Amino acid sequence: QTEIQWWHSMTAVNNEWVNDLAKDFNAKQKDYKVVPVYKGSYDESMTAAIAAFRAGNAPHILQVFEVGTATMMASKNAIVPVTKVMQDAGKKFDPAAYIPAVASYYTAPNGQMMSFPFNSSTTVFYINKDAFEKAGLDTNKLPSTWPEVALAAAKLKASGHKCPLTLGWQGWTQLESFSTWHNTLLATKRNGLDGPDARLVVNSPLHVRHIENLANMAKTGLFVYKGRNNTAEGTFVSGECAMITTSSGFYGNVAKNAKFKYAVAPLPYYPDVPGAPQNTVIGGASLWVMAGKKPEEYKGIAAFFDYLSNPEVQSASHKRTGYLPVTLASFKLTEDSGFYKQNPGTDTAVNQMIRKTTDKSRGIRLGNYVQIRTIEDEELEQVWAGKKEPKDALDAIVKRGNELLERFEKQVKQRS
Ligand SMILES: O=P(O)(O)OC[C@H](O)CO
Repeated sequence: QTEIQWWHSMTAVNNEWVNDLAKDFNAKQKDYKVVPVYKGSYDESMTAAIAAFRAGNAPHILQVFEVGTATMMASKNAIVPVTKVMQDAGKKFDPAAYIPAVASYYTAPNGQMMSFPFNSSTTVFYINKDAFEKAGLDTNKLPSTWPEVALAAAKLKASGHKCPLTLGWQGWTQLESFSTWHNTLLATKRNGLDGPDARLVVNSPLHVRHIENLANMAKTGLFVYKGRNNTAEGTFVSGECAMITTSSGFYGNVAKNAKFKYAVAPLPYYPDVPGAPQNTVIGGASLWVMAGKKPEEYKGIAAFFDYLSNPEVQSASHKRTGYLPVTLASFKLTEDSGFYKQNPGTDTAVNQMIRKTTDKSRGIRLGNYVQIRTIEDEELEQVWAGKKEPKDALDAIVKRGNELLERFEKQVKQRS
């Protein structure tokens, strides 16, 4: 039996899901054994895999968050494009089967799909309806704009709620998805899709206005910062924070563990911004195949991806986790099953993603973005702590981030 090592970053209910997928695949055939290994958070597992690759013991499959896409695409020697893996094994793989926003995100400029779309997500807004009722808020008319969110937060606070609003993945939800949702560029060159010479423009008047708004909410206790990445999610499930913007992939955790009525709603927006709301941006992760493995192992990887491509498997995953139904067939299957009708709000992520995109909203692909995310975290934390003005923090993100983008551009040029 050939073993396939699969490094991932899924915790809690999503960890159980990943283990179940491997178990099911392993039970269905005898030639290959997929071994899922939790390797820490998304940035930790990526760093670990790069180090392991250099030492000659990389895993076969690596789950990489969307932030690492440009870096992985540029690491040509370390990876094998998924289209090649499937073709070599004689397995059917049709990029056109995928939701266009998903396929285009993981497709290189030469048209080749580089990684296998797995747990694609997008940014949504979770609301604790019990807390809303307690505060005298109408749960049939949930806040859809940022001014409405601030008003609801004030009522929640007045009702004694200590954390009306918090944020998950602040760089992703409040800068990246915020930008595409408002049809506003985060970076030049169509947010980097046109090449590695893109530069950040995330200090526009709209971005400044939004971070100022959140800074004021932090000052008045309407927004409470709860940490980087998805740390804040636990404070929603426990009931401590009443509203959170975070990944659609948080749904499984909420559905299983929240002891209150909740809603999954679209990301808030500013209604006076022309073109808003547009579409949100992809998050979550895809599966990258590492280079330097044996032919039999690549066959096993292809067999596993073939199993994961089954619309039934994809639809079940989508229903269980809140990650997107990555193919059109699995979306249709989920719709036909009546799931969206039975679970209102679960179609929010899909609806935000399947809209026609624009040159400003199609996607984001920036090199060294893992490090840039850390810069975003550092600068925004200064704002929430009242130590830096929003405009200064956004200017600093642009300046420090662009230094990393320049370095990435040079590396790409040197390699080609
Ligand atoms: O929580 P996930 O897996 O949807 O990931 C969230 C973001 O994509 C991180 O960049």
